[in-house]
Amino acid sequence: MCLEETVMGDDTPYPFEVIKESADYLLSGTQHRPKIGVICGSGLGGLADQLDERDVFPYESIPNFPVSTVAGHAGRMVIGLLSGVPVMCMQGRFHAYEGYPLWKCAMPVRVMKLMGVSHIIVTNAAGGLNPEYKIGDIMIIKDHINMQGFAGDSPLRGRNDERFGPRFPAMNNAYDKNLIAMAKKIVADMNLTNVVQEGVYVMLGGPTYETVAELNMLRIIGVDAVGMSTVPEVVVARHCGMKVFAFSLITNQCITQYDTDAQANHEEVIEVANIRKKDLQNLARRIIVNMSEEYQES
Ligand SMILES: O=P(O)(O)O[C@@H]1C[C@H](O)[C@@H](CO)O1
Ligand code: HPA
Repeated sequence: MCLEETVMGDDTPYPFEVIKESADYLLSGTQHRPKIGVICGSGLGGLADQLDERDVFPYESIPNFPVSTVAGHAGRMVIGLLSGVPVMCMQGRFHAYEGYPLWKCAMPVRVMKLMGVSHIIVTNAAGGLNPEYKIGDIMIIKDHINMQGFAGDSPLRGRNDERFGPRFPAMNNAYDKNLIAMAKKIVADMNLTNVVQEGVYVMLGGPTYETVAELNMLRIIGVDAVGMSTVPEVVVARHCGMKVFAFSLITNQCITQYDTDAQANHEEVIEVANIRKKDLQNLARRIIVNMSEEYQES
């Protein structure tokens, strides 16, 4: 194996210099200097279309970037202004089931970091496992269960580069308490309290949806919503010191009984995301404006 394959192979996260090349490319292509990054989940990329004065970078044009392969993930980085606040939005993300190692799924977070991003909003579509959740609810993520971590995989696996963060990052308080409190005030102000929940997210590898037995097990260990993303991005964001706010759109009810012919499916996920997108975009916009006030004060 040649040196390049050793350095750039799927076993090893990209070195600092490779991430910097992607960051420098984006910085040279835009006047904006965002401190807030957004990762848009399945069907939730419409927020990026709302940015003013936007610069759009298809993933295949960005050096060292993976490409999106899933319906509902456009596959472009959009940088611009939202209510006057500079933001960079990933309109589409990378999932482990597409064949990417966890570090590659989360690699854009490091690119954001080297571009100056200090706050990140991570969104996803998820199945509601908490029996009180309804389709269309928004779950503010207060914690996660890192299933891949249990099995010895992590986006931080491999040699640690201290320029990104420490070897052993803490993961309690991964989801910033002040940002959650701020979001709850906005939710109340928008009269959305009855559709907003706060709970625990689990990432599974997918692409299969879960069996009844798996879902019943996950409920017992404290899971409220089930998805196939987000955790690697949050782990990498916390490793490099970003403040994280995350939410799930509950697009389907997890099926925890055997006596039904209903089945989870991606079409329903996209459809529900489509129906709820206006509220989600308004919520994200207001959170972003408040976040920008926070980083200006700090
Ligand atoms: O990118 P997210 O986590 O929003 O996408 C969810 C998980 C799977 O990719 C897909 C399943 O329908 O939606
Ligand atoms: N399970 C896993 N991932 C999902 C689901 C689900 O029910 N809904 C949307 N993404």
